[in-house]
Amino acid sequence: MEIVLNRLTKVFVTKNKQETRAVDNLDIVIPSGKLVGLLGPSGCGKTTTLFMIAGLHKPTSGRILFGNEDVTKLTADKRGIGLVFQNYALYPHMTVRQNIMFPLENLKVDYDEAVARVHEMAKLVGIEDQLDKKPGELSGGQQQRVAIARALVKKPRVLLLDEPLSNLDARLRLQTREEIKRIQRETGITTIFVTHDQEEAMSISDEIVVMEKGVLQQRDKPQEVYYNPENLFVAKFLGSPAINVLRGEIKQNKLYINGEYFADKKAKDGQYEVGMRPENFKVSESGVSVKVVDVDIIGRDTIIRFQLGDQTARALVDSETVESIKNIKLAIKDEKILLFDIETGKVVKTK
Ligand SMILES: Nc1ncnc2c1ncn2[C@@H]1O[C@H](COP(=O)(O)OP(=O)(O)OP(=O)(O)O)[C@@H](O)[C@H]1O
Repeated sequence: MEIVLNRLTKVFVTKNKQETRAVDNLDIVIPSGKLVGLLGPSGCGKTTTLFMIAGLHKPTSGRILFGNEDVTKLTADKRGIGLVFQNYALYPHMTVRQNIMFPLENLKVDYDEAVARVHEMAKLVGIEDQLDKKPGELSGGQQQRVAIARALVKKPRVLLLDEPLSNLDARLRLQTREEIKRIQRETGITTIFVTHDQEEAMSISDEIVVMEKGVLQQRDKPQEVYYNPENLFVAKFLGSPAINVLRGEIKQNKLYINGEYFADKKAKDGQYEVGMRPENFKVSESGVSVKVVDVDIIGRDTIIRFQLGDQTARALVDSETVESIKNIKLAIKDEKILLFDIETGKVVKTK
């Protein structure tokens, strides 16, 4: 089921009348059956957006549509959503079976049907052999699977996940995110996944929505957001190591950094913020000699930190291509160089 957010806005007013515009005029379409990552730094309004979709926060203005139905004024229990939090929120005194079954008791689902559904869900999330344990006897990853099973057992129209992996250690995080992806694919349920972790969002999402200060920055497929960011914020937020952003000048289709020629770039003459991803540099005889600050070999890859006038940048290159760190020449292709407007930070289309 498609979800439409139409000019959705939430302004919090504190007791001393201070206003926080947590979500500002958000216009987004979440396509039916897709997993969409809601991504942005802490405080950008992700959770507030999710809670408005869930019916836990009342929007200040704007509308929320589930398919053709306007749910803006519906209470949470009438929306048909499954919600999973970062802290799992399982009942510690109940068994896994009882935890998963709990939402069905409220719905007065027939007992045999409820037992069958609990088994179906436990199987789906891969914990069918853990049903008689208490949550405290499970690993964090298993507990999060129970929380997902409990959210899905009601057959919701939408699955909402709020930082579901942030309490897990690195290995479990990786494993559980693959599980979530599989479960989402198998059920085909429209899913919104909140995270501040760009790598997590990139790996799990069909589409990413990037937010900053309550405002939508970009919504697109992960690789589009990565390779074709619409502004400097998005460019800097995605990618590790981060994109290099240097002040540069284009003169007659050549890029100069600190007055020195660096690469060819077809664009209008002028000053720009120049974005170059570390992995887009190549060590090449046809490149420009750079002043190396330091070199860090991490197995197959090498990070070269180099100086361009008073600015430093990083290149991530194949270790085998670095013969001598004394004389490194780096090249970057025209289409890999991104130009941003100095005033607005918006990308300048050069094609
Ligand atoms: N109940 C509230 N009352 C007042 N201000 C709030 C309330 N909830 C959130 N805010 C403010 O709204 C803004 C957005 O908060 P929100 O929790 O949506 O951000 P977030 O992107 O989910 O952040 P995080 O990743 O840290 O959870 C923040 O400035 C926050 O301080």
